[in-house]
Amino acid sequence: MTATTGTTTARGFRSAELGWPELRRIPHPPYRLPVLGDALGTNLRTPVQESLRLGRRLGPIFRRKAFTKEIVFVGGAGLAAELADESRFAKHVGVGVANLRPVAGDGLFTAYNHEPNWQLAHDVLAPGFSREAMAGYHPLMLDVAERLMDHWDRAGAAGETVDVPGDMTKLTLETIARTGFGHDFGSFERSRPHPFVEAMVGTLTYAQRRNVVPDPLVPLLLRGASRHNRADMAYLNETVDAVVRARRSRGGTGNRGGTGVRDRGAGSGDLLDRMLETAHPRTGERLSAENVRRQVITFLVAGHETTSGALSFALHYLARHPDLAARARAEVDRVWGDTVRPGYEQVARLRYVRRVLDEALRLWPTAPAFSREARADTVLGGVHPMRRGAWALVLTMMLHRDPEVWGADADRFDPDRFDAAAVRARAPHTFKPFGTGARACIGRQFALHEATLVLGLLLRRYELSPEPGYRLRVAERLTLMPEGLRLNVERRVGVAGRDTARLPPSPPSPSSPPPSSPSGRPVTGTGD
Ligand code: HEM
Repeated sequence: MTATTGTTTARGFRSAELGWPELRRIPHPPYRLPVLGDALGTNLRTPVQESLRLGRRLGPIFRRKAFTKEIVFVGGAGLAAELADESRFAKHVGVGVANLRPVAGDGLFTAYNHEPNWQLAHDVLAPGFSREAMAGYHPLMLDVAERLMDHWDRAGAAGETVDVPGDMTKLTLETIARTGFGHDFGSFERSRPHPFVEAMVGTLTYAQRRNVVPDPLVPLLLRGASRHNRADMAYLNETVDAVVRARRSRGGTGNRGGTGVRDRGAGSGDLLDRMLETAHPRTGERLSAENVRRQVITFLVAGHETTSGALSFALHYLARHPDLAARARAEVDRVWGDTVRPGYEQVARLRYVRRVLDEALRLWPTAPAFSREARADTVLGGVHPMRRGAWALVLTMMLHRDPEVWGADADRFDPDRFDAAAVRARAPHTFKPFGTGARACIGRQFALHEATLVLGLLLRRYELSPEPGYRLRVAERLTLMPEGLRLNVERRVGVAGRDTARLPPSPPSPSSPPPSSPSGRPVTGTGD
């Protein structure tokens, strides 16, 4: 089955007046100006948070216009549930996502519904997220988490605070790179983010800015940014090509080119192997070299940025609420006991820790919106006619704070909203951090397993406390990320876990042989 079930969905940005014949019924902010629309006073840096504030005044459906582009936003639970109906609506590759096409092309995340490579890649890669595959990634996830803890142990011992988003990004990048591609970016051996991360953040930020700047104004308003963006994209491509080359060379060793990728042989069933070697089970078709490049970029980016944010928000709330942290920690101690390296099965048993994560993703869904388009002419909410191809942006953050679903205290952090009875009592389609339908997140289980495991390990090992005076600020670059979040981490005494006092004081030198993964696959590369 394809994501479009027979209808051809349209491509590119289409402004709302083309698809919504009764657009005037949908409220917009006051003081709209000719040419500028609602752009005056718009903060380019925090469009999502600004839209949430607006939505609270304007209602469950509203529109905003910047220059020529008008977008319909949906934040009310009733309308969002309708948009989740796959028989009437499909993913729309629109704002934000469409701006990533120059770098991710027809990779899974950015593919249009009608592009054949979506189904091909989905079918080839989905088994890479099966329960069995996840159990295989688990020991690698533990290895990376241990590197993070070595780093935090040293910071804690030196009385230094830790950079939470920075460290979570190192952790999640290393995790997807190792589990998916047998690659080591050496993030924990660096004081600055890996250049891959800087190039990725540059590309995401640029894509967000392009949402509001119309094409003719790009040379004027984004000249320097566009140049920078081209360099960022070239760097992402180079890095990925080196990772792929290393794998293809099967057995070759030594550094190759500027990205310093070392290869010690082919993998054994990770995502890259699937991309390079697995044929579609029915048609026998394989991914082209160009498409593999797109998929590797897609997975390296989609596979770490959002999970890093989710972990960071969860840690922020745990540090803010010592009572909730104590409850979560008690669960970890009870479920894991003295097991130094918890097994795969022991992660899903951390029910309360998982609720903490869900609640963090409710308040700050790190992929904060997704678009849906009509498969055929329809009427949304019985009131708003839509032509086939018309689309709306579901503002997940507003949906997740709809007081009709979450109550008058919807802005309050309360993990018990996710206890089993509360979840059962709620209407469907009210919690959508991973999107919806055929194009929902393929990495959901991967992210949840990784994040629950890491939160469990960190809770067990450290007391977390906030820096005095810190107030949560949230940066936006298509994704959401806490800004400037640093925590004090203090080792708990007498608990299970590796004793890092026995670890070597510094990371292995680049000349030492790359460590082997438990599946026997050597890990390649550490350089830029
Ligand atoms: C907390 C972490 C994550 C969040 C919040 C998240 C969120 C999302 C959302 C909302 C979508 C749908 C976007 C849309 O409809 O336009 C999506 C799609 C996707 N995600 Fe994730 N994601 C996370 C982690 C991951 C991980 C770990 C991977 C890979 C290992 C991944 C890979 C993808 C891919 C490839 C797609 C496109 C799927 C398709 O269209 O077939 N994500 N994600």
